[in-house]
Amino acid sequence: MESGGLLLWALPSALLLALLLQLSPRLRFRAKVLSYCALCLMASALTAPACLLWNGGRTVENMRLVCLICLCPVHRIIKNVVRSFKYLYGLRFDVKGLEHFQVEGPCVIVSNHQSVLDMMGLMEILPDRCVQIGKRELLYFGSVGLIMYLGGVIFINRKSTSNAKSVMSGVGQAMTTDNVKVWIYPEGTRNGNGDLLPFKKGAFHLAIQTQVPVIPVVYSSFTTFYNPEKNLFTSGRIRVEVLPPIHTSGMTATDVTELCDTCYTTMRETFFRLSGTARRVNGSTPHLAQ
Ligand SMILES: CCCCCCCCCCCCCCCC(=O)SCCNC(=O)CCNC(=O)[C@H](O)C(C)(C)COP(=O)(O)OP(=O)(O)OC[C@H]1O[C@@H](n2cnc3c(N)ncnc32)[C@H](O)[C@@H]1OP(=O)(O)O
Ligand SMILES: CCCCCCCC/C=C\CCCCCCCC(=O)OC[C@@H](O)COP(=O)(O)O
Repeated sequence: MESGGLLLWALPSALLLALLLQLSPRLRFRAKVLSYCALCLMASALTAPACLLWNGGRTVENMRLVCLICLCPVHRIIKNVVRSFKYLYGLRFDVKGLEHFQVEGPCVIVSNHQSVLDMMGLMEILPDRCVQIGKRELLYFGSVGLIMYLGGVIFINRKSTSNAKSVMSGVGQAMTTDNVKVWIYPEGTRNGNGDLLPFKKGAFHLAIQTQVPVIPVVYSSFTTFYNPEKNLFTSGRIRVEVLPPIHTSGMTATDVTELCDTCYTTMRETFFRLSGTARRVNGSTPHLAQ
């Protein structure tokens, strides 16, 4: 009798929800983004104990753990869990230039940052022994914050240049002593408007201070399949290019601005080429490439 009553409510509610989702693109968009967030939270909650048990705490090694489920030594838990999300959302990555990651020792990887979906693109190509710089607030995103902490993400306070600078100088020391690569989003925030924001300089200071190469990585624009303003979130193909390393040996603090500008120009041109759009003129909408 009770299960009959439940069915009486559950079935019409499910039908109503399906109808609402069908009728409202905004609701559909929100539901899909929410499902992605829920997936991240759930996957992090399930993965965190494995990271804790296996490596006993915060270490970059958590990014490349032995999989406890299938015992395959090449599997890396966090990386592979996140990489599998793309199948649920119909996303595909065409990657070029992975050989450029084969540098001896540490390096600074810089890439463009369009949305929370970037975590899938990051994990698609993440090299071994690589940590990311993230905003401090991410630490409080429940289990996602925990998994980032365990994975070795370095948290900075973007509102305090002096705090960020002192954290970054600690990172520089760890990079050389522990042979760690660092992934930085030099735009400093997400930007999905079909262009790159001007770059912040932290990544380039770090590369020059530690005399390690900068490796730019560019993801094509998401705007054709993901656009919150248009409530668009469909399947799509993302082109990714790892560009050749830019060496910094012999550079000093006076070269930071030039290095930053060189990376920005190269990455922006690559971004427009990969996205099939032309350079923006005075902020106007990009035109299709010839
Ligand atoms: C299983 C399921 C899992 C689920 C899933 C998990 C996925 C697990 C992956 C997580 C992945 C995380 C992904 C996070 C993604 C973000 O959180 S992105 C946001 C956080 N990241 C960043 O902000 C990095 C980029 N920002 C920077 O580098 C900025 O330069 C800094 C360091 C924050 C400083 O910011 P600022 O003060 O606003 O900016 P800026 O204009 O660059 O600097 C001001 C002055 O200080 C100088 N300066 C800057 N830095 C330095 C320095 N280091 N030394 C000396 N001088 C410096 C500049 O040269 C400038 O001086 P001038 O040249 O103008 O004279
Ligand atoms: C118990 C507390 C529950 C908290 C719930 C939080 C809900 C969100 C949960 C999961 C979302 C998945 C996030 C995956 C990681 C996203 C990293 C990211 O892309 O961060 C944005 C940051 O780069 C720049 O931030 P802004 O563009 O400056 O803003």
